[in-house]
Parts: sequence; structure tokens; C-alpha cells
Amino acid sequence: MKTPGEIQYITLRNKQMTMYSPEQLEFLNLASNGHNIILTGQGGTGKTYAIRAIVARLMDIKNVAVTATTGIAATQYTNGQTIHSWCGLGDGSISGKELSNLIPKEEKYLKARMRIEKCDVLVIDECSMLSQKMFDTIESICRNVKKNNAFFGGLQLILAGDFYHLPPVPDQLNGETGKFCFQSKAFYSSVPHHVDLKTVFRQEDNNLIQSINALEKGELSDDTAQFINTVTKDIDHNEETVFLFATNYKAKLHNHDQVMKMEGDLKTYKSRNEGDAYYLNRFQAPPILGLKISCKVMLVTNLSDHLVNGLTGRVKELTEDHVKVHFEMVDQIVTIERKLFVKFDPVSRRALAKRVQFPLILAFGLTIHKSQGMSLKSIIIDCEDAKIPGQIGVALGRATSSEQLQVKNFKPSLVSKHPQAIKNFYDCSFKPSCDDLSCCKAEFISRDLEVDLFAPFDIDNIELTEDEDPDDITGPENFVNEDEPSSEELPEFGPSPFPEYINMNTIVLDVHINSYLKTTKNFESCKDLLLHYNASELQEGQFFCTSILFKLQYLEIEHKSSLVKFDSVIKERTKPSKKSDVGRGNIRHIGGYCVAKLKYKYQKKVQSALYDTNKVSQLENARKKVLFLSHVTVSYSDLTVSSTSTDTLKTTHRKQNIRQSLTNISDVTFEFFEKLNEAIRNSETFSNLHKHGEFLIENIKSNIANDTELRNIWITLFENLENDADPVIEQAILDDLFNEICQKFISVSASNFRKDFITHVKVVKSKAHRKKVLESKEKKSTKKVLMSEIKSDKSDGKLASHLRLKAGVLDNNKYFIDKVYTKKDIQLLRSAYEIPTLQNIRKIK
Ligand SMILES: Nc1ncnc2c1ncn2[C@@H]1O[C@H](COP(=O)(O)OP(=O)(O)OP(=O)(O)O)[C@@H](O)[C@H]1O
Repeated sequence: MKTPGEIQYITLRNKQMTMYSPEQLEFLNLASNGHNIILTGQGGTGKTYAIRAIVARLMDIKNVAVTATTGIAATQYTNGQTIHSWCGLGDGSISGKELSNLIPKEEKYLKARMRIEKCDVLVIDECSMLSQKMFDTIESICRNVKKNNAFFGGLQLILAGDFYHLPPVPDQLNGETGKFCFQSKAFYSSVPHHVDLKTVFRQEDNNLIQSINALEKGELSDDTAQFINTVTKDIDHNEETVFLFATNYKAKLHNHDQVMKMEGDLKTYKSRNEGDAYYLNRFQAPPILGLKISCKVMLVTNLSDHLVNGLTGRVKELTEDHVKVHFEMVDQIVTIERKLFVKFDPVSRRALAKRVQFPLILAFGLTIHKSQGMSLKSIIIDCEDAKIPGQIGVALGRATSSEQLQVKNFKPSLVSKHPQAIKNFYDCSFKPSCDDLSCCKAEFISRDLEVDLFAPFDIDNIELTEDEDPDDITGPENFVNEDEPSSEELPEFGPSPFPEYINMNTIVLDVHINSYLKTTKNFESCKDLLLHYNASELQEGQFFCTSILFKLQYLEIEHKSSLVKFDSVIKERTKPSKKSDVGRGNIRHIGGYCVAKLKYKYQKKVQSALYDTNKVSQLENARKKVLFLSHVTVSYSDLTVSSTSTDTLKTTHRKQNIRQSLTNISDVTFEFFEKLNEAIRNSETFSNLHKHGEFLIENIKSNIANDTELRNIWITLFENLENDADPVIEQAILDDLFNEICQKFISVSASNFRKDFITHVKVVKSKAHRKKVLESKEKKSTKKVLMSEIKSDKSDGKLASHLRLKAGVLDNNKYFIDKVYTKKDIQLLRSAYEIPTLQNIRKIK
């Protein structure tokens, strides 16, 4: 196996060489001379080791704060804490911009203020997860507290991490775009020096080291693929073995199965919840926690500087009010009580969701995100769904040797490249160091740098974004009708089902959604809508939830469209004669969207049924459905190689976010959706609408449900799926999924059909109206001037005022056709306006 040129793989421990690698020494020299510096290097190159060394060296002469972006990374240092708590960033209820003004002044931030004031050196480890916004926030807080106009208020900044590791998490609510810290305008002025460590210490096996390096960078050589092959066989797992997964969903399932297998009584703890389900789903603390004595658990919040998020331990005692856990790393038995978790909206400063639960999760299996920074003696890595660039490399980098390492479900297509920005960072030339430290003392000048500082997100919530709701990504647009883009999925066509099943009084919520909802205009329109549905009056100060408001508005549109009578003038909906790639791409995208949406729904069902003894069969059923739906999805990179209609992938690719393949389906599944679309399209006609009226969509749904040919095509998609389901149960599951997927697809299609129809009706109506207006205008203009009036008009300006009439007379025919003037009248007018007759013209010629 070749060794890449830029890395010197020296196994120092074996050869008993010097204590530090040359790059570690370079770093130590620069840092001890007071320079601001960023230390990078692949996992195991000794970044943490070097940081510990510099902290030990500087501590006697300076005040050093050691922080990290995650709790578990912070535990690697004596007195380490998260950067989040070090600078008082709190619970996210206040935006970063405000905090940078509040922390220097307000009493409640006294501790954070004192920490910053006395700090000379700030160390931030795992800086790949430090976002640009977070970096700017901390910079401005330090500058404001220290009342020093140098970047970071003049303190020495030491960053450590590897940008080929996991990136910052985007968080829409906090305006967090997920950009890296080096993308901040203040970065290169604040951190002018860079040292990249090349010597790997954690592992001694060169093949493993090279594979980690390549996979972290998103590269896959033959050697790496060969190495992965050698670690696919089963290892003997023991108590120490940790299972790593790419998604929360898989980690949770594994943990559930493991604890259920353990001996002893299961104790379940239900959480108390309040607020928006979307945010409740995003809490780390689970809705139901199932524990047994001796099971492995992990803390999901910081309880103190030592008891931090990510710390693992074993359960020692379970009572109604507390759980006792032995945390091996700090060798402490801790009594843990329930804790309140809150998700704030930093703009309105209101709590969006609250959960009371023990701050623990099971830890037989972890997500790769949670494992970042760990050294593990025995690991089994499940690569399924590991689509984030570098993710498999990070997982592999946890292994200390290849003996106790097993890699499952690895596919070359999972190895993907990092964004170009990272390469640019590593290619960038940093400043040379100056003895007088002038290189590190840049002054903060431009106010432009202080852009939009939002509240930071809790980086320990990082995994949440992996199990995304397909609605978080771009939803279905421009479906079926290739000419008319549409953006929203409307409720089912037909009469409003709304008043029957929802008590209107319950939907008038005292919720601030956005400022528009508070306007008088909106208030009045809501009132009208309520009156339309005979619901109670809206009280002053109450506001509609956006979704309800929009639903009512859609229903209103439907109501209006249902009043439009079908008319022979309305032509049939146009059908594209030959399907374009864009049109087919749309069908593929919507098909994939429906699959992803359903998969997400059942993943949530699985998670809510875990540890609930009353929901055992529901859990099994939902698990199977997720498995079946996963079978028809394929990653984008796989499809680009294997698909026979690659042009149809473009639409999905364009509409997805960076986490590709969430909504990509196999070619055979796409064929099924094309057939389904064809069947729907044949029935979704304006004449059928005339025939079935509001029951059209219901009619289509029942026709499709009875379409055995289509159902059989769906079932054949799963022929080669290995699963342990009983054939009868399997048939029932596939039937259920067929019905649900078709219903979803029809709903999306119907919304476009409705829009087509409404647009068409509008066009027809406006054309008819326009015609009428034109006709009446013409009649008015021609009949306005009577012959008798012209004759009696003796004024001088007669010709000027009759210009239009003169023009009309010149265009002779029109006046005969409309019979406004007789032949005699025209002759008279011609002579009055001195227009020669045709005969005269010929004579003159
Ligand atoms: N100069 C050194 N001499 C001996 N051992 C070292 C040296 N540097 C690092 N190590 C050892 O190598 C292992 C990995 O080091 P460390 O955890 O600091 O790497 P890292 O770059 O921080 O890894 P990660 O990115 O995965 O967090 C540790 O066991 C550490 O003690």
C-alpha cells in the first residue's frame, strides 16, 4: 500500500522517538509565543494532545480557558467546558447580536463576563463544528466585554479541529446557514496562522491510517476499498463494543433492541410535553425512555463542567424520581433527576416546545456525530445512509486498531467530496509570524463584519438534522402540468371537510406567527372566513396559526371554484403529447417525495412506539414499512451510475438540499410512478370533473385502489427484498403502502389539477369578459355621433372633433357591416370630410 506524499506515518510509540511531531512542535512554539493559531489534522494526529501540552505550558503565566464545541470533546480537558456555556450563550432564547450587547452589562451574565474579562487565551476544540455565525458572535461578545477593539478583544485565540470532519449544523430558526467558521469575514484577521498535523498517533496500522485519511477527505482509492473489504467480517463484540450509525433512527432502534434483549425489568419513563410537535421531535431527550439496570446510557445535556453532554455510563438504580448512573470517565455515581428542555424562538422569545424528561439516552449504539473525538477499542460501523462527506472517515477514525473493527453496509457511492470551500481553506496561504506579534493584533474596523448575529444552536443536537422530514427539503413543485408551476400541496378536492371534524373554536390560537397575522387586514379576512364557516368570532388579540389560515384560504378558493359551472366553452385540459425529461423528472421527484414522506411518517411512528408495551405490534408494523420503503430509494450517486434515464434525476437533484438522495427512487419504482401518473391523468379531466363534481378525486382514488395491474407492479418492486416477515403480513404491509402511496400521489396531482382548472376557468372567463367589453366599446364609439347631429353641427372645429368618425369613414366597409350609417350617410360624410369616393380616385388616376 502506498503512503500519500504529504503524510509521514511515523509510529512514534513503537520507535520511542521524540515526544512531539515536527508540526506539533511548530504549533507549540507559535502558541507559546502568543500567536493566534488554528491547528488542524486528521483524527488521531494529536491535536488534543498538543492542546493539553500548550495549556499546561501557558497555565502558570496566563489565564487559559479551554473549551470545545461539544460537551464530550470538552471532557478531554481538565476544567474544559463548552464554548457555548463559557461565553454565556444560554438557552437560545436571546439572539447572538443582543447577547453581545447584554453580556457586558447585565447582572445575570456576570459569571460569563468575569470569565471573558480575565481570560488571556481562549482555546476552542472541534472547531469544524463552529459555524461562521457562532464565530462572529463569540468575537463580538469578547470584543465588547474586553472593551478592546482588537479582534476577540485582543485575547489569544487557539482553534483546533479538522474541517474534513463533521460540519456545523444549519438551523433555520436561528438563521444558521451551516457555514464554516473560516467563512467569517473576521476569520483570517483573527487567526492568521495555521499548522496542519501530519503524523498519526492513534493508530499504528498504516492501512487503517491511510483509509481514515482518504475517507475523511471523501476519496476512495483501490487500496482503501481493499482495506474496507478486510474489515467487513463479524467481530466478537463484547461489553466494550460500540455500534456507530449514520442516523438517529438507526441508533435508536439498535438501542431499543439491545435493552429489550437484556435481562431484568424494563422501567419506562414518559416525558411531559407541550408545544409544537415539530420541535418536540427534535429534542434529544426521548418521549419515552426505557431503561434496565446496567444498561449503557449517555447524558444529553450539561449538568456541570464535568458532567457534560456525551458522557457515557451504566445505570445503577432506577426509581420513579431519579436514575443513578455510574459515569466511568469521571468515576462518579450521579443521581439524575428530570429536567426541563425548552426550544425557544429567538425572535419572539417564546418557547415553541417544552419537554420534561431525564436527560439520558441509551448508548449501546451512537450516531457518528456523537462519537466525534472519541477513541474506541472495539467498534462496529453501520454505513447505511452515511451520506455526509467525511462521515465514514470520522467513524473509522474512532478505531484504535483494525482488529476490533467491523464495517457494515459500505458502498463506494457513499464516499462523497467535501464542498470546495474546505479545499480552499487548506490551500490558503496564512501569514508568516512576526516576533512583535503585530500579525495577531489586527484591529476590528469595519462595522460590516458585524452581520446578523443570531443565537447559537446547541451543537450537541447535531444529529437531528440527519433524520429530516422531507418537508424540510424542497417539496413538490411543478408536477404533472409541465407549463404551470405550482408550489403548494392543497387539501383534497371537493367540499370542505373542515367544519365537520375540527371545532373552529379550538383553532383560534393565541400564537404569534408573524407580524402579518397581526394586521387589521388579516384580522378582518379571518373574521370573514370564520363567518363563512359559521364559526365563532375572532377575539381581539387572538391570531390564527399560519397553516390553519392557509388551509381556510385554500378551502375558500375551492369553494369558489366549485361554484363555476362547467361550460362547453371550457376546453379539455391539455395533455403533453410526448413527455419531456422535465415532465418525467417531475414525476420522479414527486414519486420520491411521496416515498420519503411516508418513510418519515413511519420512522416517527416507530420512535413513538419504542418501549411502549401497548404498541408492540404497531412498532413491528411501522418498522417493516420503513424497511420496505427504504428498499425503493436509491442514493443520487448510485443512480448517476446505474440509472437508464439520468436526465430525469436533474429535477430531484435541483430541488434537494445538500443531503442528496433523500427523495431519490430506483428506476423500477419510477416506472411504477409513471404508470400511476398516466392512470390518474386519464381520469383527471375537466369533463370528468363535470360528471363527478366534488367526488372526482375520491372516484380516482377508488379506481386506482382497484387497479390490480398497478398493484401488482408495486408488489413486484419488493420481490428481491430479504426480510423475515410472514408472507401474509408482508402482503398486508405492501397493500397498505400501495394504498397510501397512491393516495399521496393523487393528492399532489389533484392540487395541480385544481390549479389548472381554476386558471383555465379564469382565462376563459376573462376572455369572454374582454370580448364583451370590446364589443360594447365599439358600439358606443360608432353610435355616439348621429347623422342629424353632424348635419346640425356648424362649429369651426367640426373636423377636428370628428377625427375618429373620419377615420371610420375612410375604412368604409366597417360602417356598412355594422349598419350604423347608410350608404347615403357615408357619401355625405365623405363630402363633408373631403374624402374622394373610390370612383373619383380612379378618375384622378
Ligand atoms: N506526541 C505524541 N506522543 C505520543 N502520543 C501521542 C502524541 N500525540 C498524540 N498522541 C496520542 O495519540 C492519540 C490521539 O491523539 P489525540 O486524541 O490528541 O488526536 P486528535 O487529533 O485530537 O484526534 P481526534 O481528531 O479524533 O479528536 C492519543 O492516544 C494521544 O495520547
